[in-house]
Amino acid sequence: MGGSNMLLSVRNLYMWYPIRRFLSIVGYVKAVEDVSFDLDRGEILALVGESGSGKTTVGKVVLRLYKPTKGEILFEGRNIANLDGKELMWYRRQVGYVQQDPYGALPPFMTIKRILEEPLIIHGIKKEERIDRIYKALEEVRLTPVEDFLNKYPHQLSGGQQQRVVIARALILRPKLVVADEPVSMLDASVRVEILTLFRELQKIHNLGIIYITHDLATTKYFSDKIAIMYAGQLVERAPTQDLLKEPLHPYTQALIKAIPDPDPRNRKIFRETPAGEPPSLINPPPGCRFRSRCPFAMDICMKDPIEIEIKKNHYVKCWLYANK
Ligand SMILES: Nc1ncnc2c1ncn2[C@@H]1O[C@H](COP(=O)(O)OP(=O)(O)OP(=O)(O)O)[C@@H](O)[C@H]1O
Repeated sequence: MGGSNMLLSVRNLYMWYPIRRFLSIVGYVKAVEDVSFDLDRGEILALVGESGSGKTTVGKVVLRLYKPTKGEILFEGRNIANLDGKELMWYRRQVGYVQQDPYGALPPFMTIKRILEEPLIIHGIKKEERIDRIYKALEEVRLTPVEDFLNKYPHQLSGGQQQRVVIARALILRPKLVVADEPVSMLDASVRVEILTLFRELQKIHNLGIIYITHDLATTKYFSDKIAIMYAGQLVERAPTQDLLKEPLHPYTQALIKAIPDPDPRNRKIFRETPAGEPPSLINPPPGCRFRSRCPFAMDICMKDPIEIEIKKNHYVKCWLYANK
């Protein structure tokens, strides 16, 4: 077991979505299989992978918007995987969610005041305290003077301002953990850094644990303490950010790092190779390493499921290349 600083420990998590035809289940999308990671208080974990690799599913299961098929989610040492009723309500107060698309995340017919008041009402915060909290939340995300924003509707704000409201709403119940799913990917490049910097500041002030879901490895350097790489529903590598970026071990991670655009014009002619092919279907994923059909180092043994190995302190990889090290 981790020390008292451990906020979240996800262990052997599985999430299968049933495929229904008429009234029967005819199969499953095995979106997440055997995923394990830890997060300390005040720490940011970047969950990185390409579209469809299962990142959002992990986030939604951790938030307990979905009940996992199997596995444990220890929050402050307590397994929340199967909570329901009042206990689930208690847990929902401990966690916040910043969705990908601020336009879709905010109800269009509610004012900003009403949007921020909603979670406070649901969780029984008294009326006198509510307006005070709304003011503080808007000040924190620098939507000031607050009076100018309270009675506006989402469509009257810019994309960046809308995402500030989404962040204010996620933090208004003072959660300990926030899942931020591609929080800046829908915004203009000029606003992205601004929003990530603000988020980082708030994270430090409130000692928040954050799961930062992204397909963009380039931003993790500035916005994460550690990284977990997902491929086709599984984690293939996890390590402190500097270690992973400096010494990527899994061939998939190596390919992702090679694909990061390089701002140095001297390197513009370097060919950025990404492995050909596509991830396997998650309905019937093949046994063994799921990356093997695209891997330049594939061997016969890759037909067997690789085991996660700790290569050096806190640097884990799931790949047969490292099995005897
Ligand atoms: N509600 C659902 N029912 C059935 N299958 C789903 C559901 N939600 C996601 N999936 C499937 O689960 C797999 C993982 O999807 P998920 O959205 O978690 O991936 P992702 O890495 O977050 O991708 P993206 O970056 O595109 O959001 C995909 O094959 C997806 O089609």
